[in-house]
Amino acid sequence: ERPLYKDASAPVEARVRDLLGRMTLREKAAQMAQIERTVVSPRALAELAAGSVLNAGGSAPRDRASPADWARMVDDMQRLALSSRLAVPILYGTDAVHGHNNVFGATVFPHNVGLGASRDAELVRKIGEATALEVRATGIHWAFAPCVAVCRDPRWGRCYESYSEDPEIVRSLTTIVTGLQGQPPADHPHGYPFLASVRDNVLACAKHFVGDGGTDKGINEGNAICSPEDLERIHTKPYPDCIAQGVATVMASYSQWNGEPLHASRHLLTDVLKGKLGFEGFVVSDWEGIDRLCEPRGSDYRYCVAQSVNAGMDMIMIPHRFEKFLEDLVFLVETGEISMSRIDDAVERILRVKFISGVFEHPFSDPSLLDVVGCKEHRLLAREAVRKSLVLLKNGKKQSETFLPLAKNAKRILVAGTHADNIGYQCGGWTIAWHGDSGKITLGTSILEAIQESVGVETEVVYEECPTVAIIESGEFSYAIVAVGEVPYAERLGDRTDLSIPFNGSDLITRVASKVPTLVVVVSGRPLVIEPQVLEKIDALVAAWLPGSEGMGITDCLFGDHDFVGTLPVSWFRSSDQLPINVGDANYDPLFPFGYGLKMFRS
Ligand SMILES: OC[C@@H]1[C@@H](O)[C@H](O)[C@@H](O)c2nc(-c3ccccc3)cn21
Repeated sequence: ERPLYKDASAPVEARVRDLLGRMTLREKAAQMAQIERTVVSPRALAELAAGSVLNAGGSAPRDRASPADWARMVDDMQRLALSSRLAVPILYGTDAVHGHNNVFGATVFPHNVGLGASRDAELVRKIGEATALEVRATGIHWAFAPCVAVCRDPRWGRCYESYSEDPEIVRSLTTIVTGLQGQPPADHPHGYPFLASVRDNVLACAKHFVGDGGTDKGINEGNAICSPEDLERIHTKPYPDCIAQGVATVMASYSQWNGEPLHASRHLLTDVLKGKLGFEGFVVSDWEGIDRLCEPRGSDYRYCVAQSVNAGMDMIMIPHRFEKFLEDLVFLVETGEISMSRIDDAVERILRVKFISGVFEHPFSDPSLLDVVGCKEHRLLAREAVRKSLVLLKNGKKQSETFLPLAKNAKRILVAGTHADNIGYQCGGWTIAWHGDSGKITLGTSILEAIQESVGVETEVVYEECPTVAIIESGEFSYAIVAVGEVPYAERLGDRTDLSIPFNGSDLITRVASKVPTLVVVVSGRPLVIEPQVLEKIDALVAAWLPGSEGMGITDCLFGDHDFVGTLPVSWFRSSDQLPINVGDANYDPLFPFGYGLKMFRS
């Protein structure tokens, strides 16, 4: 008769125990494996029954794949998984970290640093809701979000993935977990994974546990050197809130704490996260995160598997050497280096999440959701988020005078700069490609397009990415808007010690501003150096962070339809020599302090 684990009316823990009791050691080991989509095969999913699949940043069914292409790909994988001996469905995971950013045409929301400037927990929850729908529309069950890093040094290439240098702001914006997964009932057991609706919600992943944003000099995958009190006060702080919201998964950090790799830290993964904080979901490694436990990387894989699994790692984002992983893990259990009870704990956690996720009852995508990807409603939400993320840092050269809002009916305006007409630049990393890219990489509205859409018909908009002095002098411009900033980056490629404005942005600003009244918009994942002699020349300065696809959110404020509300979530340093500099430091002397932000209108 029908096995208990397939009975949807049975209690989850009973289904877990029943299924676990039917599994061979090899099948248990396979559930702990997460493989990349390019490694998927009938052998991997139907024969060996791997537990999970992911796509790397930028790995898609094809160029500009449609939501239907994505859903078909995931459903085909699921069909293979369901043909395995015990028919345990896979969980498919993806980095939807500012919208469903791998998918062409998806709504691209501001990156976390901009949401930190908004300080709007309800807005962030709604972004989670919208993102969950767009991820579900593509048949995907699990988003590797939110990143709850507390970035303490903006030289880190992932600073923009952190809401703030202030752990309290990061903690307050973990509401995205409820947006992604749905709201748990008041009597929901503490620490237990939760998913409200298999149709509208996706599993979340709080990352990267713990101290990813606290590494020395902001070096990516580096070493966080701090006391246990500071680790808890700053970096662990957002996790209890994620766990209280029923976050289903936690991803381990590549970084070390006082020299101990997180991927091998039994104290932090087991005693703290699962013990003290009571986390009942599962811990997933980062990409080849366990390989980094030995030198050369992955050379002694058995050692890497033993160290991480014994530390409390439940699922390994391998993601390519699946059969090597299986072989090593089975060997380690058979020789007693890893106990069967540790394996059972890991697999119980994985199965628990699968049962609460509804994927046993609803293994396939819901085609009725396809049109939700990039829909008007989500783009309006993203536009609102852009508005609320902007920080007005200067408005007028003299105390009395204000420069913004800009006139919509000016005769002639100059729009200049590398970031004025570049969707790729305004989206930043983790967009279509892993590191992001330049140009029209997805659907959206550039700053230039937003300006053209906002001004009156009699206003002439002149666009010059890099105008000559002659053009600037002869143009008779009412005012200029200069958009400059950083090119997209991700992870190590974003680690920078020189945080001046790229492409000689300061020279361009000076060239324009010395002739024409000028607003500067900085599009970046972090503050950039603005020298005093440059700052004094410009009439207004706006930090736009990495706003994403909806450029209209910027002009909504520039032209006065909405006032600025954003305030700095990070300290705006004067020079890189000051770094690290965080609110609360002794001798705190930034150019613009944490929490700073002007308004245009008297409130
Ligand atoms: O995309 C999956 C995960 C993502 O969720 C993590 O936040 C991030 O640290 C990460 N880095 C890589 C990655 C790193 C180096 C080479 C190839 C891939 C993969 N991933």
